[in-house]
Amino acid sequence: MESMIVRTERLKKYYRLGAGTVKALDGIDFCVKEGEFVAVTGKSGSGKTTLLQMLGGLDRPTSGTVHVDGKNLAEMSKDSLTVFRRRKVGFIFQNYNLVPDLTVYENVVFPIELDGAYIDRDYIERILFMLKLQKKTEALPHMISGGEQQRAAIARALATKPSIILADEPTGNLDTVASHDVLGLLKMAAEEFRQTIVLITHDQDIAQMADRIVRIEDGRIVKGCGMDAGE
Ligand SMILES: Nc1ncnc2c1ncn2[C@@H]1O[C@H](COP(=O)(O)OP(=O)(O)OP(=O)(O)O)[C@@H](O)[C@H]1O
Repeated sequence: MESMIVRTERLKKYYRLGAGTVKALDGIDFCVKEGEFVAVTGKSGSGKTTLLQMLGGLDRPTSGTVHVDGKNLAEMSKDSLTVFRRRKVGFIFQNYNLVPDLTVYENVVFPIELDGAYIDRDYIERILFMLKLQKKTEALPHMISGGEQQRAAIARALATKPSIILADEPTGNLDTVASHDVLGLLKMAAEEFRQTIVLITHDQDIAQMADRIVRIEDGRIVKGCGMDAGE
């Protein structure tokens, strides 16, 4: 169990909706080994985004535990969770979320500056080169393609050297060729820097690029995982 960077036990997240309850996660035992690339698939509303939010400390569970990189997120204060997210987790979303007035380079180093940390320029340049963005560093987001914007968002997610990358439908706005390109580069960068990836996708072709596929239905894992994962 020691090499598990992510581990949830009996994780539940219930939302109150009117008089009823939505069981978004209903007892999830999920684990990811360090350096592993796991794809989470499932129908709309099955609980994928909720799971990612729990892993990234963006929301708290109703019950159960979430351990990431040796830390029990449930025991962390709000402030510690903020620092944890900034330093340990790289988020990538479908809509890129780049700051429109900042150049690609400024967007990429933004989380490091937010943290008041040292900018390792060699490392940033390597990431930009790997993601084929070295000629676009001075461009504003609206001047570059969707695929390039997503690659910039990936570079930004990698910039703080996080232990884990959490990606929610990162290729949802891209065509098939661009999706494979972006995912291939993300995979290569993560392997190079030994980062773990948990990626949500509807796309079975994209899921096939992962080391392991986990399927969620109605807040429960129905395929591909358990506490014996990866053994
Ligand atoms: N804040 C909330 N309040 C009430 N219900 C919620 C809330 N957030 C999510 N849900 C519900 O929880 C369930 C799981 O939602 P979630 O967003 O995790 O699904 P998903 O698998 O990511 O879906 P999609 O593929 O459409 O993004 C859904 O029924 C959703 O409507």
